[in-house]
Amino acid sequence: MSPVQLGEVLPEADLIHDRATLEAAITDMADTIRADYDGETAPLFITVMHGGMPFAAQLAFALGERGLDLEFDYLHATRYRGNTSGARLAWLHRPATSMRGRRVLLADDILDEGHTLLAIRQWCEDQGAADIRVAVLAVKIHDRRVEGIEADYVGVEVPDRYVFGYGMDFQEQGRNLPAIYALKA
Ligand SMILES: O=P(O)(O)OC[C@H]1O[C@H](OP(=O)(O)OP(=O)(O)O)[C@H](O)[C@@H]1O
Ligand SMILES: Nc1nc2[nH]cnc2c(=O)[nH]1
Repeated sequence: MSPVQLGEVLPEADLIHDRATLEAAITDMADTIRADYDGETAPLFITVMHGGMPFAAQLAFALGERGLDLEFDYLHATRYRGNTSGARLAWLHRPATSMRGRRVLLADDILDEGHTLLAIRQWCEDQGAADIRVAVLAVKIHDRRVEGIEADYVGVEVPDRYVFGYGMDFQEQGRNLPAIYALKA
């Protein structure tokens, strides 16, 4: 069966946060992070692929602009794999840089039920990271979050619906839309 095309769902979708709102939220977040990391050596900045890429890039520039250097690496752990509901977490890539004794800043697009970031955070702890913080562009508002994970830095809140755009996919489409949309309820 051929996948549903983005062009079929986008006209019916609701715009949740436009580009200007998201850019402003990332700028505000950078101010907070910069203050928290004052005087530190460069934290290890881990982009959670794929969805975290646009947000992480923008946050990294905003932090650079504020004088905070970052060492880059990335990981890819996915449990949605193009679907609209989560399954078992699959690790597709782990960072090559040693985390032992490092301050680690994770950048991801969304904290939803939290399974993904909980497992990632746990793995970073197991690698010996000295401090782990989580920055997400969006947090989904519901009461299904697993225990033991929260974001230290949040850009915006999104409703309890499947969202896409700004890194987040609709069936692997729409990640480069510069706004967040929710599928028609
Ligand atoms: O809080 P959770 O319910 O665990 O969901 C959040 C995760 O889901 C998305 O990743 P996805 O599995 O879609 O991988 P992708 O980034 O490659 O699309 C998103 O990037 C988060 O990492
Ligand atoms: N694209 C997308 N990925 C997710 N991962 C967890 N929740 C979501 C969501 O609402 N949209």
